This record gives sequence, C-alpha cells and structure tokens, in this order.
Amino acid sequence: MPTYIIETKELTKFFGKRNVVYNLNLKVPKGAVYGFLGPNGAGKTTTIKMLTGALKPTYGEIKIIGMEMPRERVKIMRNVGYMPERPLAYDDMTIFEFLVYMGRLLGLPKDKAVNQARELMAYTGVGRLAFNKIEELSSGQRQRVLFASALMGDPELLILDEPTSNLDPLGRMEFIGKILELAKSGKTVFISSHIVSEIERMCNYVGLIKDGQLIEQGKVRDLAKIESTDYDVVVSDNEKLLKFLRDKIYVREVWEEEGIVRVKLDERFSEKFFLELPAFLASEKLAIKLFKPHTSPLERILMKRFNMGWKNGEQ
Ligand SMILES: Nc1ncnc2c1ncn2[C@@H]1O[C@H](COP(=O)(O)OP(=O)(O)OP(=O)(O)O)[C@@H](O)[C@H]1O
Repeated sequence: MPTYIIETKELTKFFGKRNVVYNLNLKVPKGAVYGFLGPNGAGKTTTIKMLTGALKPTYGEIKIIGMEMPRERVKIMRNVGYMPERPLAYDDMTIFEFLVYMGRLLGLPKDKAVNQARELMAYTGVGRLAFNKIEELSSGQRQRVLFASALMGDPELLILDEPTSNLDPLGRMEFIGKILELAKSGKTVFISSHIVSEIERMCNYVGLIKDGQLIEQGKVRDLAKIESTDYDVVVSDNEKLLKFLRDKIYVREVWEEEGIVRVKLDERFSEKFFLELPAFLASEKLAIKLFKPHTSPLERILMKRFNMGWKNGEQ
C-alpha cells in the first residue's frame, strides 16, 4: 500500500506562457481529510483537473493510490469519486437515471447500480426528487447530486472541488458531518475550498496554495495548534437548543452567554453533532442565525501568510 494516496512531484501547468500551477509537491496520506485551500484563481481547479486526468500537466508526476496519472487513468478513476466544480451536463436525465448511468460507467451491474443510486439519493437528501430532471434542480440540489455521484461505486478516495459552494448553512453542516463520517469509515478525502472555517472543521491536513504554489502543507493541528472544538450558535429559540444539546455524548460543555450558545465538542464524536443538529433544527422548525467556530486560529494564520482578505463564507 502506498504511504500517500495522492502524491505529486513538481506538478506544473502552463496555459500558453502563463504559469498557473508551479512545482506542486502534494502529499495526501491514506485516511486524511485534506483541505486544499487557496483564494480565487490560486490554481485549485487546475490542480484537481490534473489529478483526475481531465487536464494534462505541462510537466511533473502524479501518483494516485500508487498508480500513475494519466497513464492508468481508467483504473485510477474506478477508485476515485470526483465532484467537479461545474454543474452537471446531463440536464435531460432524472437524478435516478443519472446516478444509475454513472454506476454503469464504473462497471457496476445494473441491480447494484440501481440499489446504490437509491441509497445515495437518500443519503444526500435528494430522494424525493429522484424522478426530477437535472435541469429542474436548484444549484444546491445539483451539488447534492454531484456528491451522490462521487460516492457511487464506494470509492477509496474522494476528490471534491468546492463541494459546498451552493449549499445553505444547514446543508453545509450536514455535509461536514458526512465527510467526518466517511473519514471515520477509512476513506481519504481531498477537498478544495476557499472557506477557511469549513476546512478547519472537516480537515486534519491542509495544503495552502497561492499563485499556483504550495506555500504550506501539513497537519492542521501543527499549523494552527487548535486546542479545542468550540462553536458559537444562535437559533430562533436558544432555550430549546440548550435543552437538546445538554445530554449529548458529543457535547463536553454547553452554556449561553450574551444570547449566544457556546458549545465545546468532544472531538471523538463531533460528526454526530453535525449530523444531528440540522435534523433537530429542521424538526423543531428553528431558524439558524449564527453558526461559527468560536475561534479560528487557522484563519488568523492564513490572513498573515496570504497578507490579504479572506472570504469566510459562513453565515
Ligand atoms: N483553460 C485556461 N486557459 C487559460 N487560463 C486558465 C485556464 N483555466 C484556468 N486558467 C487560469 O488559471 C488560474 C487558476 O485557475 P483555477 O480555476 O485553477 O483557480 P481556483 O483556485 O480553482 O479558483 P476559484 O477558487 O476561483 O475556483 C486563473 O487565473 C485562471 O484564469
């Protein structure tokens, strides 16, 4: 088994004379949730397109699960779930047809593709839209379908390009829970984003890219020295939220301070928080007004390193 599930050496891409990605040495260990973080135009999508074989590098090497990209692309992509940034092109298909089709492309027998499509539609929250055409979906619903499609075939590695950009706050929270859950089941996840707080919540590794160059890579803990997992939450009825959170296994402490519910999570079970909270808020019809990490050391570090403003993107 290779040490790194994704490994690149001096990965470089020119568009004409323009150098968009330069000398990238990515190292993504097995089982990592790796956040590929950089501002708009930094080269994230270009890198991901090279990793998935959609774009040929100008030079450099790429190894995915120990295999060479692009030489072994077909074999590699059977083990990789890819969620592109751009919307789906299969506008005429229903969600169900699309997912079964994607399963068949991966070589799944029809009954298996059908079963997986059903399971994943439920898992990603688009079950009731199964027979809607893709052209009829909202951008957030399309993003859920893309996520379901990336999970078809139970891939070992997920490569997700800005997977939450069209999701609402509850959808984002659910997504974080799912990524943590998938990581627990042993999958390796590579996620590009420019939303620092989101990366901080999901990822244990991070690579920072700016102007096509990797300026930092390593464990989030080492980079940011995050000591605790604290969140600030405000909903339309904080009392109800406090009552709900008080006896939960994933909550170490919870209290209200100046109208804000402060939660300290037990990291061992934090995915439960992200999965159960949205379901609770929806069932109680509580509106969410604020949801953010109490402190964001990674964000402060990034501000310094990039010496620029950074879109937080959180509500
Ligand atoms: N086909 C292309 N031809 C020329 N330039 C390109 C091409 N594709 C991307 N670029 C340029 O390469 C740079 C990096 O683009 P890329 O899409 O990889 O950035 P990104 O980090 O994914 O940005 P964002 O967060 O906005 O999606 C940008 O300046 C972009 O204009």
